[in-house]
Amino acid sequence: MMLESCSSTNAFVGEQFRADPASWNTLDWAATGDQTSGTGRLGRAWVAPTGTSLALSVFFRVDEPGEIPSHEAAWLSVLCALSLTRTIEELGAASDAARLKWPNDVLLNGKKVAGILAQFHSVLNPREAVASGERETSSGVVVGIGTNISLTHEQLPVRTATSLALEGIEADIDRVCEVFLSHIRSDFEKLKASGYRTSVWLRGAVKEKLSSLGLDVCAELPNGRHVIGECVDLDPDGALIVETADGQSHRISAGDIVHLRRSDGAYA
Ligand SMILES: Nc1ncnc2c1ncn2[C@@H]1O[C@H](COP(=O)(O)OP(=O)(O)OP(=O)(O)O)[C@@H](O)[C@H]1O
Ligand SMILES: O=C(O)CCCC[C@@H]1SC[C@@H]2NC(=O)N[C@@H]21
Repeated sequence: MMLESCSSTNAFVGEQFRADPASWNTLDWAATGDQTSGTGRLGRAWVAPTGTSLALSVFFRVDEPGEIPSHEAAWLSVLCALSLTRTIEELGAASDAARLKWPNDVLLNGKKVAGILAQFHSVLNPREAVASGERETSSGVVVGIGTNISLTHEQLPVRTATSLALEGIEADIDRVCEVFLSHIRSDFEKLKASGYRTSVWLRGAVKEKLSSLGLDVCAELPNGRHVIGECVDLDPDGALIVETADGQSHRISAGDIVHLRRSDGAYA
């Protein structure tokens, strides 16, 4: 559903799911062009003036028959990022102008055009429902995507960000939403048809769009450590493999990363 205004579409969907878990199905969504208190990764704020960006949250049920298992759920934000790159291409970007910046951003011409935040929810079902055969808990993942649509340089919070308009792509909020939803529906369907085996096509499709593969990167970890080396692969669990100069391979999982940059400081 498209909302007039909302504090955070991720919080909205999460709250609605927690209040009535049975009423939320995979690929249900909420969006707005006026998000007043958006959140980003690691508790950062996500900001955009009214009417300049699309805040969209898509819901996925997990761990139920026919639904994605929770051990594969980390791929959902990558799947949405992939669908967004396809969306941006359909809206007119040159092929390969839109790239995935692991683990959760989409870059357009090397600048951040969208950020993605996935949140996991698990709720206990009412006792009466469990007595009549319902599962004890219902779980789901909310993937929130903030896409900068018409922000100007002055409106963008950082110089490393951009908007579709600044890159020459004219599309309104409803159109971006509609095109994205059609891509995520078909991309999710492919993942589902593969039995949620991400190795069948998703990992390969993501690797093709990944901005950091083959680059020298600097990964900042929560303990302040830095891993500096060449980004050589995306492993079957979706972690990045960085090879340091001493020939050692380091596995960096999405939950661990504070910043991932190129060794020269630019976006990787
Ligand atoms: N509309 C927006 N577009 C881009 N970034 C935004 C926007 N609103 C808030 N931000 C925030 O601005 C900051 C961008 O900073 P920066 O690019 O340094 O970090 P990042 O996107 O987390 O990338 P990295 O993890 O590589 O540092 C992030 O905290 C991001 O969440
Ligand atoms: O780059 C990041 O740190 C992730 C930003 C995620 C922002 C989106 S906008 C829609 C959804 N609602 C939120 O409050 N956050 C996400």
